[in-house]
Amino acid sequence: MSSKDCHSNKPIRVVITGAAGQIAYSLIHQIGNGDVFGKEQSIILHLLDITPVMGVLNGVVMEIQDMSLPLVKDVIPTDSEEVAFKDVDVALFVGAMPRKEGMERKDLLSANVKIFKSQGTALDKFAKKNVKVVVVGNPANTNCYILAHYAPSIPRENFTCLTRLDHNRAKAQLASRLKVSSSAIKNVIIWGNHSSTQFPDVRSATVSINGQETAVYDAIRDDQWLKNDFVSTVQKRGAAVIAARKLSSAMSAAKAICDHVRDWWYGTRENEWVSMGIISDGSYGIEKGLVFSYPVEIKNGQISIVQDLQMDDWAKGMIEKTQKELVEEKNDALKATNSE
Ligand SMILES: NC(=O)c1ccc[n+]([C@@H]2O[C@H](COP(=O)([O-])OP(=O)(O)OC[C@H]3O[C@@H](n4cnc5c(N)ncnc54)[C@H](O)[C@@H]3O)[C@@H](O)[C@H]2O)c1
Ligand SMILES: O=C(O)C[C@H](O)C(=O)O
Repeated sequence: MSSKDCHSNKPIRVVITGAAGQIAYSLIHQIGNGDVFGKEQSIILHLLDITPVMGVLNGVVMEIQDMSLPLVKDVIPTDSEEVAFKDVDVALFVGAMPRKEGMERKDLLSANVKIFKSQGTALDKFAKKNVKVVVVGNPANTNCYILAHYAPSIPRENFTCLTRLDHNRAKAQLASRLKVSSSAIKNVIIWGNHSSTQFPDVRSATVSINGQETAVYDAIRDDQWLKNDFVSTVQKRGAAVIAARKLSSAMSAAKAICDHVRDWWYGTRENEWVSMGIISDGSYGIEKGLVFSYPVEIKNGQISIVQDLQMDDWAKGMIEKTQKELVEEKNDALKATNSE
């Protein structure tokens, strides 16, 4: 979509899958309110869920009406993939089974991969060819891989998965340690899988204190904390929320989806990058084609990987570990889809 189309007042079609679920319940208001595509951009919402929850979805539609949001021109609730994906500009793949306490996200693979095979095929057939795709349902990277695999006519650079929640979690941990606002922290990186092998990397991160920009490493001066407690807190934050809530994170996930899509729509700030799972072009020695979280900058809707960042052996080992897990997940997922 050209930047002119982006900001015209012709409604854009946004599909949310899993629309009767808990993330969607936090997400829909922010999208309909103009917090993502701007206060001038009208929207037609396509809401997909499965047949047994159409009654619940109907209740969500009533609430959307009752919010009386001027930007929402129409709402299309459906259990049909054709109706859901028809001519959409943006596709937010939230619908999938969430994990329960004690599970790893990859334990969801066999159940969720089937959904993404079917929806990838439908996306390929019915969506606009320039549709922007964000996969949220877990295991997010591998589901995105399967979705893209079954939607070959859509450009590879239009597929992304959500690691912005991990990025936001990393910023929040650093901000809390340094007693600053999280907006003072920039250029943290989440490398790899949205899983407990992800590598939250602060080597290039900076903090602005009294107008002065300092490396986070120099401001914190605690290598042990940065390499151990900080990394494992971010890696395990999703599990900690599940243990506390008995449900997976939803409010923070919805906020992260909005951050991800807004930055894609409007571009990232000068000299600032964000983390996104994208289809690897081989950068940093990662297997080409894997959906891997990288530091990215975005201009005019084009996502580019931040290049030439230096890494020590510890960082290289962390990246290798998360890549290995993604290769295994990808092979298991392909096996699961082929054996159907
Ligand atoms: N990537 C991330 O950072 C991140 C963060 C939080 C949650 N998640 C994942 O997002 C997903 C959704 O989480 P939630 O809390 O909203 O779960 P939820 O169970 O509340 O909602 C999921 C919804 O998806 C629907 N669904 C199931 N199969 C579907 C299909 N084939 N088509 C359309 N809809 C379908 C369900 O009926 C349900 O309404 C989970 O997989 C969760 O693990 C990812
Ligand atoms: O951890 C989960 O399973 C849910 C989500 O991916 C999260 O990171 O909170």
